[in-house]
Amino acid sequence: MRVLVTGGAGFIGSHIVEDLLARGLEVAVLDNLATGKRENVPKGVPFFRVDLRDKEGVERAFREFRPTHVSHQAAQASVKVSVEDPVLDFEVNLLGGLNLLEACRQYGVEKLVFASTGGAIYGEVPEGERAEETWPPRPKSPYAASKAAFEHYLSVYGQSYGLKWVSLRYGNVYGPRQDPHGEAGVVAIFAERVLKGLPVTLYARKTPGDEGCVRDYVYVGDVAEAHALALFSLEGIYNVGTGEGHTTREVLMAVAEAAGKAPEVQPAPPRPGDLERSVLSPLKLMAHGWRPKVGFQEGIRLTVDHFRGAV
Ligand SMILES: O=c1ccn([C@@H]2O[C@H](COP(=O)(O)OP(=O)(O)O[C@H]3O[C@H](CO)[C@H](O)[C@H](O)[C@H]3O)[C@@H](O)[C@H]2O)c(=O)[nH]1
Repeated sequence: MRVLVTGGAGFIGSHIVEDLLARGLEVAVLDNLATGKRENVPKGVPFFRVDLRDKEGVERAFREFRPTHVSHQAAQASVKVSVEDPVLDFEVNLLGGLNLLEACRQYGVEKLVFASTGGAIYGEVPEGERAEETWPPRPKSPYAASKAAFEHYLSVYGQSYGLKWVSLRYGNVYGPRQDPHGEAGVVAIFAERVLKGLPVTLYARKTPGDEGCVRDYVYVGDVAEAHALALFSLEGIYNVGTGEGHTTREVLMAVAEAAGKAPEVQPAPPRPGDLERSVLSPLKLMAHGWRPKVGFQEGIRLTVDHFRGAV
């Protein structure tokens, strides 16, 4: 198996690269380094500094590496940026994604695993419920729309050209190497700021001072394991979450405990565009043997330890 990982220099992609190397697979990385970092790519791994919008560059990577499998983690990954610039989001996530699918077709790639969004694709998840894969997509942002549309393209490429595919709908992925600047990631933001003794902003769910929104926080190492399972033996759409919801205040308390520091909190009104509650049902993936191994407190401790080394 020869796996080309797009976005392999980024947060989730670099954990996937490590996981695949540990399994003895041949891996190459395609990344434009817009948010990824060259030092995230292990030495000896072929690296193509290519933007997905560059069709020629994508083709060159396929011609040189000849992947049998593709892990597609590269994206315009910010909901906020997609709302401000829907065309940019479309160009990277859909036109760029199609360049990749065309290269898969041209070079006879067997299977593609896609990083989709469980956090954004279902819209609001009512209290007491967990979003299931059978729920219809209800995109509320250009980002969610582009991810949902790409899933349709995958289905078409499967039917028309025989490409096998898996779409993993990630919850809120967190862990070491998440960038606290630029892209979102409240765990990384809080970890860095609390360790530095800086105040943190807690956006309200409804009114300033409340506990904040609810998310399904899933540890990046568990995501890499779900990804490997998908690559080897799944087909179709799977949520990757824990099934547990945590409020932003719970995140802050866990970060503060791991850091051993009392945070200074600045309560703020709801952040425009934020869903109040998003929790995923992981049962479909669990039926194939996957389990989230790293619990919330432990995962936050591992993340804070990483940032302690970095700040
Ligand atoms: O300084 C901050 C930053 C965030 N939050 C809150 O923390 C929660 C989580 O926010 P994130 O920005 O970490 O995550 P989102 O759920 O907004 O977005 C995540 O999920 C999205 C949908 O899947 C996208 O994938 C996105 O890239 C990913 O970070 C939200 O209620 C947000 O308002 C704060 O209170 N303070």
